[in-house]
Amino acid sequence: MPFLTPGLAFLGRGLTYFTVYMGSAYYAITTIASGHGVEVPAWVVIAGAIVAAPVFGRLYVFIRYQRQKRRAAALGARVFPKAVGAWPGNLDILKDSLKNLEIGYPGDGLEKTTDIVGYAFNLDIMYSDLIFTACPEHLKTMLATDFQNYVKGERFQEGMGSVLGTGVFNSDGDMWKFHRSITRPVFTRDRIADFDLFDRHSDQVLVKLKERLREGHAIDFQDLMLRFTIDTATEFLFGNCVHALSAGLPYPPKAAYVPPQQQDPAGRIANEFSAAFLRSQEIISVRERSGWLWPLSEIWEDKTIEPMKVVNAYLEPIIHEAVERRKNTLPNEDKQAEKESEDNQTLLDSLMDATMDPRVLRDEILNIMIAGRDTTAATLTFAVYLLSQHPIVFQRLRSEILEKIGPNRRPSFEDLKELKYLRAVLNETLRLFPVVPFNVRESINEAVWPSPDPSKKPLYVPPGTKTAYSVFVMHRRTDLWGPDAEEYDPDRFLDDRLQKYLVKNSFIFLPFNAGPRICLGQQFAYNEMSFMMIRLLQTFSEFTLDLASGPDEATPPAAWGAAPGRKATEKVWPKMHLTMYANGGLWIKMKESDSV
Ligand code: HEM
Repeated sequence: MPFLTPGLAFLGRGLTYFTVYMGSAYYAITTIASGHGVEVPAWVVIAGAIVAAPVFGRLYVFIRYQRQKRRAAALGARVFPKAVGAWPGNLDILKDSLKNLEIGYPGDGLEKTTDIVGYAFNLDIMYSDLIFTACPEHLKTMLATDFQNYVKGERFQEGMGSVLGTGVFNSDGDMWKFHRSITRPVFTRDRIADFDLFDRHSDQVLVKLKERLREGHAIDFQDLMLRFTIDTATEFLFGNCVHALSAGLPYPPKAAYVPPQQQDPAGRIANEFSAAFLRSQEIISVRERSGWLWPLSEIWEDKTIEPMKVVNAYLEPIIHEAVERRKNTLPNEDKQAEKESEDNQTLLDSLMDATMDPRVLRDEILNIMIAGRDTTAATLTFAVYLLSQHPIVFQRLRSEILEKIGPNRRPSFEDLKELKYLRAVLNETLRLFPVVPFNVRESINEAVWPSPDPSKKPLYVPPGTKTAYSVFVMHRRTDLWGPDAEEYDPDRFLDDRLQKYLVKNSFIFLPFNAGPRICLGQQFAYNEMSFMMIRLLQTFSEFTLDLASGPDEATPPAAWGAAPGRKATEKVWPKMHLTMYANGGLWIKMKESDSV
């Protein structure tokens, strides 16, 4: 029923259940009463049934819990400890979680429960099981060893569907296999090691950067990286660059003088797309956080419709051009042969070999845009932020680059293997700021997970249960990474801490996920990020954060200063929707190196 808003559809379903319940209650009560020769007025029956509804609800929850305890015991396990909120249905936990999405630091609120029961528990929101874990042994089970038993699930797909459609991030079973089989061949070693692509776009980045910095302004590095990654990703995957880098870069919102910008229409559309894409991802991530009640916040409208109009208008020409290209190649045999050449096949070409359904094409493009644009851009943003705060690391990394590659030479694929410290810097960034910080699966069948506390019984996962996990929380656990887990120190990926922690248990570090659903773009992303970092550090000898240039929301809330741990000292605001990003951007100045 596409004309129904999510809220009205939800209420419609609720009304149907309620009508069936009332009808059954009415029938049961009047039958029993007349069996005893008693006549009960209709209004009494109806009032009684309404009053009894919450009682039946609680009874159902109680019986379900007892059944889970029995099954757990039969399997030699125990049920998950529950988060205990102050309000019925743990509504206060839900409220805090939504508030934290707006003004909190990632993971805020969870510590109230982790401090008491550890890193695996049942959040039990609105009497619905929601298991949360930040334990490597559970992630290993879900993502790898018992992969078949954990899907994204229908509830997840319903909330995400109006944005992600049935693309690779939002599908299970055959549809997921289809997307994965089409996407994987694009990432051959030869293709991801072709650095011409990175070279052309990073040159453009450096030109833009220098131009703006020479005007004396700070730049929003995150915005620049989003343009860089979308241009490279669209060219690599669709054979059609969207030229986001050609559009004018934003000036600092508080700049005293801003020259009149001659923004071309393509640039304006690219900027509108960025804003709408961000908004649509925010909406679906609020849905995911809100649990099964989310449709109630969208009674009168599907909030994704407006931003998705802008997003779809942006994607339309990419699809159109690809379809036209295909039409022009099909009848001609020579061109057909060319199309079939493996090297020239883009992701869109391969996809169109399998289907010309515009909806499937759109979904794939949109999902891959999130995968290929936001992730790498955010990691580069956090990498540069951290380097700006750690000049010793910056200088050491720069020395490695200048020593192994020199001040101007274009790096090759082979060079990257020599740059061990660069890889450690990227990994340390991905550890502290994994761009997919929270994720979720749903169990198909019941399962038993190892207990994080070996002195206790294993944990029972009921069938059809949402199982959320956070690599963000796991990556900062002191018991897994050592007492300095919250500190930025790339050496932990090189010195004896590597053996002590990571080699012993590789599942403690999962920025790219694991198992059959592991990120397909991992190697492409490392190459792209390494290339960009090398070019940046060849060109610039200093990074300085310039908070005063950014909008107010780029600075973390003052209240964070009183918090324990990293949160208190953070200079940027890591915020999340589906992926993590620097709220308000990363406003920074860079000093050009004398040797350039
Ligand atoms: C730093 C960069 C990146 C990080 C940290 C990252 C991380 C991830 C993670 C955590 C997932 C799993 C999502 C889930 O299961 O819900 C994923 C999936 C995926 N990533 Fe990446 N990614 C990065 C870059 C890229 C790039 C550049 C591309 C492509 C150009 C890409 C393509 C994909 C695809 C296609 C999937 C879906 C895999 C599936 O469900 O089978 N990623 N990525």
